[in-house]
Amino acid sequence: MLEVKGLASYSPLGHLNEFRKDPIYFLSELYRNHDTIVSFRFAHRKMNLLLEPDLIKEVLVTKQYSFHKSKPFQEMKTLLGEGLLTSEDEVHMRQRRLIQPSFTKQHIQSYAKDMTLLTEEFICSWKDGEERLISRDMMELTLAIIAKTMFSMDLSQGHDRVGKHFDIIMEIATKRIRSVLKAPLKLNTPKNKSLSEAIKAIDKVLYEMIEKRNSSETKEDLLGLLMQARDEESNEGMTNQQLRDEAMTIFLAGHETTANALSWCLYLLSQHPDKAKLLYEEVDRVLGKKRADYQSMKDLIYTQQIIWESLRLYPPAWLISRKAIEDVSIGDFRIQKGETVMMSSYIMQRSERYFSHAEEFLPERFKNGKVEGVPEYAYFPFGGGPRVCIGNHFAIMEATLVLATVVQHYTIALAPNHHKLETEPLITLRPKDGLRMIVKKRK
Ligand code: HEM
Repeated sequence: MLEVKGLASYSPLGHLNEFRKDPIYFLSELYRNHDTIVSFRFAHRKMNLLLEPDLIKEVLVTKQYSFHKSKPFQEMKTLLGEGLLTSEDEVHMRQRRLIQPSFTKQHIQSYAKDMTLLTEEFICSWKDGEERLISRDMMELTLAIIAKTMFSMDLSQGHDRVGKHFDIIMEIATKRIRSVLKAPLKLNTPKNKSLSEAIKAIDKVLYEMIEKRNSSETKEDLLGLLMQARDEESNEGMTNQQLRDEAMTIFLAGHETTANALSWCLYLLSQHPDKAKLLYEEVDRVLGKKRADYQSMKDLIYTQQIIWESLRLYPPAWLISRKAIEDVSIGDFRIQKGETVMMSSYIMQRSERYFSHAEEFLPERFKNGKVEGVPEYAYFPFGGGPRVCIGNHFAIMEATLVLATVVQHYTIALAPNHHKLETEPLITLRPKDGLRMIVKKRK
């Protein structure tokens, strides 16, 4: 068994400051200069960056029982409680079994209509020729879609009640995850106060939704399914707290990622008019004036290739990490209990080792979500194994229908004098300082 080769550092914080300054640059440089695996330190914590698809597969699939989610997810528990994203072992398995039926390919077909209708409703308020903060628009739209499809909630008027609080939470949570010294949440600092107020505001909406449902007829959405679920042994249902944790998780995991994916898609299209032309041709041919629905998905092939390729260049969940809960070997290497392993889809998916013309936007390279000849786990925008994104089919369908509906009605171009668009790798990969675009009605 081999020791993982480590980077030297004489700072008590190890490489934390370098990582914090520019995480993508830091990890890319490691990838450029090492094969297989390399380690570094965040203060006393040993981090191992996996640089080969086979090793990633071992952590996510074959040896997944030797790992738990790592520190950032523990931090997220303050917000998400014991929801699907943060729970472990039996609790996770039980919740996953319960929630899975709402996300099967068959089940999500029924959401297509609402996805398109909500998009049409949303974009019909856009004025011809105006500049829009598209990154914000996509957040609002995907939040409304999650609310309607999963919880039968109409957020079209009340986005402010929820959306702005999610923004505050994501901003403060990211800062907490990145910092070494942070004030305990119990301390009454201004940041802690804002965080707890934002959580309280969302909790109010979620508990109201649960209470209302307790006293009304059952609905066939995710909330209905969770409320009907009974524990196999005790036959007990989920408590309001458990329902709230799952709802909070789905709200957060299900809107921010897809919104970022759509923003990056629109940005890439604005930079590649030749690809945009092919997209417009496909949408006009397949949809004409008709509304996009589940049936149109099978013909919106180029639209989907654009989404898969955008997810390759700008994967919203750009970094996944795990903590070893026992000593374990990964490939020929020893990982000790307590160490962290990191896997970056952003780094792997831009590698010339696996993708030819890796930095270029070439949607044509994808067929059914795969690129021929590329090893499994060189492309993994949705993770993998038992903790693979539960919303992956939902997200692809949503992104396809939203993108097709937007370009059916508007042309979209980057706003003049736009700042040089850079990535902001927080918990998700956002366009730094937002994405502004000019929207023009198509005649
Ligand atoms: C383009 C959009 C999306 C991307 C790129 C994405 C990516 C991911 C990734 C990489 C993971 C695995 C994280 C890990 O292993 O640590 C994950 C997990 C998860 N995602 Fe997504 N996601 C997207 C959309 C969605 C949607 C639409 C939903 C719900 C409606 C959703 C719900 C979840 C949940 C609940 C988990 C945790 C699953 C578990 O641990 O069992 N995601 N997502």
